[in-house]
Amino acid sequence: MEIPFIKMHGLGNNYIYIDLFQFNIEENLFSDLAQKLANVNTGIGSDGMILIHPSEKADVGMRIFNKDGSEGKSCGNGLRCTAKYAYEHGIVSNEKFTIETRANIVTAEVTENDAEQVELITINMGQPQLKRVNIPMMGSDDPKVVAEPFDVNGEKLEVTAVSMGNPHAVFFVDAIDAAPLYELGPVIERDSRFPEGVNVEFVEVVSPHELNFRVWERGSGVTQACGTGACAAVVASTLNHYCNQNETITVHLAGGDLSIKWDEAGNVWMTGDAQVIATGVFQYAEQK
Ligand SMILES: N[C@@H](CCC[C@H](N)C(=O)O)C(=O)O
Repeated sequence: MEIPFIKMHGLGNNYIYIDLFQFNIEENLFSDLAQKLANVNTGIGSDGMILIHPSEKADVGMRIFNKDGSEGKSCGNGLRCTAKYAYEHGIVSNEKFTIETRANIVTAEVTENDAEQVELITINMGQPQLKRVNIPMMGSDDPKVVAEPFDVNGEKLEVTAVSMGNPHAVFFVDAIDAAPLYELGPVIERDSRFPEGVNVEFVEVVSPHELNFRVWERGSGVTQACGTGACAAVVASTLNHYCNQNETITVHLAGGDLSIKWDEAGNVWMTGDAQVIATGVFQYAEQK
């Protein structure tokens, strides 16, 4: 099967996008296709696959599949790329529109440069879920998980857990370059206290308005950036009194910066860019 694709990235977090307004693929192939596209040796190479599809509930729909073929319910960098694509390809005509994910419906707003290309995208990601049961995370009676002792591999850490539609475990460190990303990321991702797995973030607080951030993503490993993770980091930093609600925080990710605000109404706003890398046709050998 020949599948038209576009590869895009948000701060280096790169996915192969397929426009299901133009091309139909059977649902039972999604997981296999994502793994084959993402393979850097025999496919194109990416952090996963994103499907842009018609939606009955919003102006456009988005589904995200990680490198290992598992489905995530949301993707912040993917939402900005989807918004850019939807606007530049005439799927939507207003600068403000809605996108359905498996977790919720978010609002996107694009701003254009002089060449009429989308330069920045702001997404209202909605409200974080803080109850243990909604993350989901097993454990004590305390419904919220804020600086909770978390022993792993003989290390005594403290975790703050946040769902931005997908689960995040945030750990504060003194120096981001010394964060045990490769050592503990894969272990915590599959820790049995997180029954659906978890995205693992290490955060260094630089100031009340600046965070350094690194991520080990569920299903994809280390990536250059994670939009939902950056939102979770700001929420976790606020819950731990390192930052203040309703203020804009700059999050420095490996691939660049995002501006994040958790507003008084409880919504998390994310602003950043999105870039096209390549377009082409993938020769897909279906799994028999
Ligand atoms: N890179 C993403 C998140 C992708 C999904 C995640 N790995 C999961 O399984 O929840 C982002 O930018 O938010």
